[in-house]
Amino acid sequence: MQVFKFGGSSVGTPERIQEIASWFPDAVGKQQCGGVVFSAFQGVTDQLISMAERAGAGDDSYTTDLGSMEGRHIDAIRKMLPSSQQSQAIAGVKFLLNDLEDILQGVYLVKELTPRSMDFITSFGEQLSNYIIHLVFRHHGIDCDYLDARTVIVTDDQFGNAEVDMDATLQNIRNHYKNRDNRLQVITGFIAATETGVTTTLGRGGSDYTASIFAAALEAEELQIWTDVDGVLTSDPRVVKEAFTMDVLSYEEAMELSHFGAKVIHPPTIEPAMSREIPIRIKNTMNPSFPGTVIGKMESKQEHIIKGISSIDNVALIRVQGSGLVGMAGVAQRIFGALAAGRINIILITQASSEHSVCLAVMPKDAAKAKKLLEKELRHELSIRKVADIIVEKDLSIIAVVGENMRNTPGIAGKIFQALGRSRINISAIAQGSSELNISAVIQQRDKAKALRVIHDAFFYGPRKTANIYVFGAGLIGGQLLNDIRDKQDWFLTSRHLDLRVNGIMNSKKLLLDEDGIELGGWEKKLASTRKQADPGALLEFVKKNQSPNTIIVDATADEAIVEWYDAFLKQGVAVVTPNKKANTNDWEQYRRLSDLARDNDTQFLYETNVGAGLPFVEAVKQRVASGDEIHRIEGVFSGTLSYLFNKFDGSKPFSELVRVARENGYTEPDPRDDLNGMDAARKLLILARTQGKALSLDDIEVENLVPEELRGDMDPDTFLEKLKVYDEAFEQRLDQAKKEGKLLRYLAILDDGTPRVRLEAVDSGHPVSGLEGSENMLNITTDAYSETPLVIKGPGAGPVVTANGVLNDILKTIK
Ligand SMILES: NC(=O)C1=CN([C@@H]2O[C@H](COP(=O)(O)OP(=O)(O)OC[C@H]3O[C@@H](n4cnc5c(N)ncnc54)[C@H](O)[C@@H]3O)[C@@H](O)[C@H]2O)C=CC1
Ligand SMILES: N[C@@H](CC=O)C(=O)O
Ligand code: NA
Repeated sequence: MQVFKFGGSSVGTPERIQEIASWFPDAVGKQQCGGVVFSAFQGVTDQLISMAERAGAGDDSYTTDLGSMEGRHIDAIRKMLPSSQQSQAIAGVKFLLNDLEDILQGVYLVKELTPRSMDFITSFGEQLSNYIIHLVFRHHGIDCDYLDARTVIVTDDQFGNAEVDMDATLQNIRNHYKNRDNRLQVITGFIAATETGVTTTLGRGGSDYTASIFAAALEAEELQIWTDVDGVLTSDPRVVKEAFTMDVLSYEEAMELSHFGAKVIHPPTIEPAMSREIPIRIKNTMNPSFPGTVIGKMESKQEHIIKGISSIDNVALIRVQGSGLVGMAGVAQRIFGALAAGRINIILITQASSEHSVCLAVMPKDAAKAKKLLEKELRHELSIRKVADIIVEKDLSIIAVVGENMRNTPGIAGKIFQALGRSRINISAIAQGSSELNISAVIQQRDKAKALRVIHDAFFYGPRKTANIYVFGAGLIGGQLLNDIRDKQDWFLTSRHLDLRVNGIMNSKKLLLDEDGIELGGWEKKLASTRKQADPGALLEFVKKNQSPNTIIVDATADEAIVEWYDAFLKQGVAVVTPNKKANTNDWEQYRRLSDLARDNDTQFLYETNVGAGLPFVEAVKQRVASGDEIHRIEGVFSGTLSYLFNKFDGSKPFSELVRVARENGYTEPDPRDDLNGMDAARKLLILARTQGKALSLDDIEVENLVPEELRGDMDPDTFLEKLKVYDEAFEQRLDQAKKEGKLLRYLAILDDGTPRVRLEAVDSGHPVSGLEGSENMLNITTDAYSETPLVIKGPGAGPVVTANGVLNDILKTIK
């Protein structure tokens, strides 16, 4: 035998009710259903309460609602029953509504709403809904009776929250079923009556209680509570996207989760079923085939150690502290006594074993009162400073991790606090019930969503990885990288289970280090205000002391001096990721050594952004080599700056002006002459040649230098740009010449059988590089496999966004 209960949301519209009637027999299946309890139609109970209150206040607007209530129920009948059955059903509804009208009018006339009248008035919601639904069920061929629960559930006369006389009630229900051959009863939830037949109601969660009482009386095999969610979720799905339905929970776990905000069940209402060990299944009316969550007696072996993470918001913490508390017997009793006398509910209590402070969590509305009460109670101790302070902290949340298996599993608390600590969430207080069913932590409310996510993640998804990153050079690329990490840290943590931390930032002046990871919001200010001077050696020592399996240094400078430190880091097993081309363009031995050191120390040296910024140029060459595909020719545009300059240079703007814009856009090297002199493109061609295994050096490359001879000496970039204006005309002449030939100017890099070369060429409009736009780079590789047409990669090849993204990709590749 089973008992079902459908809440108001399940019977919100006639369409829903008809759906339930159509699949109800399937949901019951082979078992028998003894009773199905319905709440009032959605919103009706609230409307009845409001009507009652208005009538009691002498406001006759309740009559309008009476009309609309009649309309809604009659409309439901018209939609769900055939015309032949409608008039009888409507008559039944009108009969009930007449009674309702009478009582409301009585209340209106005497202008007094007693709790007793309120119960009577609200009882009509369930009477109406169940009367109609039982007719609909019959119309769908389901054999059933309408059962007004007031004829069987006996209570005292505490109106609004009556207490059930369980023995009498269970006996009444059993007698009732005996007389009806255990036929299905459609039962009014929420309502009951006193011994003398006066209507009462069962308070919050009343319909669940009705269903639980029936399940107990019938010794049901299962009680099914149908609602609008798939069951009990592991956390609030609006906050934790990965939250999922827990298939089994113990009664205690369900109650604990309910207490902490997951409104699963209202604890007192499940008592009748729980004390008889009747499993309670939570099911979704909108998704009837989903198995839902079963709440029952705990099986010894469970898949999950914890069952859910819930929270209570808007909590205040009251801290009573002072040396006088130590060893002072009876002080706890006085604290709790004072708060109890003030009817203040305490949500959580902790006391450190030093006995130096007692901590209490209360709702914020109670905080001021609680503080006053405690100040009064402890005024003597306060006056002689035995109690130093009573402090109230607000805007807190309590996170509760619930699961019976925690009791037998060591390390759970550690895991929770590690998850919070790694996310830099500060804990104000901790409590664990002695049942070890629940571990609670009080945190800042603003950290709540993050806390729920990281704890959920720690328990329901395997162990996460941590990357510890150190960035040299916080300029355009380094700065963008730091901002990207800052913005994506949360996403990586929750979606990729990767804790990306930056533990060090060094620019040319300062060094900022933090073994727990720098909070990246406002990193610029922190770097500027740190007292440590820039010092790669100090950074290396720090890394050695704090090294983790995934430690990575990023060199986002263009400095030779940093390159000298790569060896030491690689020998330490630290990965090196760099957009800086210097290391790869010194002598061949150095290039080889870096790759060898990485290999020998089980780490990586990655430099994808050296060529084509984030575009996978280096990767493409590595792949050709790895697969034994011989490369015959590499041709392309490898300078974002030069690409931009010649794509835009059509005579409408002076050449020097375009150089200024390229620099503003972040395409150029720190000194734009490193682009214009062709050295940047030459370095890139060299790096691709070396990646291919060719032991070339920069001297082997023929380079066309576009920097006028007179401007090649020592000068800062601004001066250079100013002086370059003088040469605008010369550049225009070159452009005009190309135009005359119907050609376009492009700065090409070529590696073939001839001399490797980078130079400005006038190409036909059909040339592959002719269609480049903006800062786009292009790589064409002709190989054995790609012989007829080359392998082509093209896209933006300079600028902070794509470069920092490429650096981040390299960082991710190093993570083990
Ligand atoms: N801008 C771009 O589109 C691309 C740049 N790159 C490379 O990225 C690197 C950085 O370029 P940007 O960020 O554009 O230059 P940038 O000039 O904006 O930044 C470099 C930063 O490094 C700092 N620095 C210099 N020497 C240092 C030292 N010894 N220790 C610590 N910091 C030091 C400077 O103070 C500056 O803030 C360069 O090697 C460049 O070739 C690579 C691909 C694309
Ligand atoms: N200055 C370089 C930036 C990328 O390496 C370029 O212009 O391509
Ligand atoms: Na690249």
